[in-house]
Amino acid sequence: MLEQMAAGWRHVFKLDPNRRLSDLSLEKVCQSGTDAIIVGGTDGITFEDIWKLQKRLRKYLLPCVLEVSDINAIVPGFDGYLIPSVLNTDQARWIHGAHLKAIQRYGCGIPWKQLLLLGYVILNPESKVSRLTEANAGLDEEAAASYACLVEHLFKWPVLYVEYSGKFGDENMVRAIRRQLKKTRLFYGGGITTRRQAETMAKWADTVVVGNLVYTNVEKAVQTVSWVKETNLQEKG
Ligand SMILES: CC(C)=CCC/C(C)=C/CC/C(C)=C/CC/C(C)=C/CC/C(C)=C/CC/C(C)=C/CC/C(C)=C/COP(=O)(O)OP(=O)(O)O
Ligand SMILES: O=P(O)(O)OC[C@@H](O)CO
Ligand SMILES: [Mg+2]
Repeated sequence: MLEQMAAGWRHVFKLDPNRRLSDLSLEKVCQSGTDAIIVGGTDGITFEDIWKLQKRLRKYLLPCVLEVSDINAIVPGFDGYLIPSVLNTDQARWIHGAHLKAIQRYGCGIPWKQLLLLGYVILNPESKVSRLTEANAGLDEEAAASYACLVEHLFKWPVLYVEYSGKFGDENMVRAIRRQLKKTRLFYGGGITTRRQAETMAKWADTVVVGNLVYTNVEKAVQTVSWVKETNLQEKG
């Protein structure tokens, strides 16, 4: 089951099929000691690009999952599929609408045990994902904590993903969210480029996601693995 697999992830890299990465950089990323590779992005995502990246990733033993952002770009053969649902938007399409369409299209062909639902709280209003989903990204700590409470106690979803895509986040916000969570796993992603940033978010997030740094400075990206893994996670609840 993907949920059990993800329970062991402390650090993951998110690779964007719409961006170029040399074979050498890919090798460094896959041999870095990270726990898994997420393939995903928001724009220019095509079936063909995902398929090509999947083929290149196959020679490594690392778990590889696809984060689905487009119904026309779901490539078979991944170890699992992450299904985002954006909580802080009023657009039903990004909460459950696209999901219903996918269910209508794939029906009983969906390998349910290989799916993991991610409840997204998007907090960088400048990010592409925020613009795409028309997220209400200007939350204060109290509002952010309410989303966490909703996910933990009412929805009982497996994962809450705090998404600052492209920008390093506010530690106080992440801590406020974390305080509400006991069973729900917390993913943090956004703007990690330094040791201090990696350690800060690794204190509060069960899983730390590193994306852009792979493309701007792969040597540093590889270092984030030990920066995260050597940091003690604060107790939950
Ligand atoms: C045979 C076979 C494999 C069958 C398929 C079975 C299967 C896996 C079915 C899926 C069923 C299902 C329920 C699918 C959901 C479909 C769907 C399109 C849902 C909508 C998802 C969603 C809310 C998308 C909005 C955007 C979003 C939140 C994307 C997540 C990734 C993200 C935040 C990327 C940001 O990346 P970043 O790199 O920072 O940004 P840029 O790319 O812009 O730089
Ligand atoms: O690309 P960065 O800013 O590292 O963010 C990682 C991930 O949360 C993007 O979905
Ligand atoms: Mg990207």
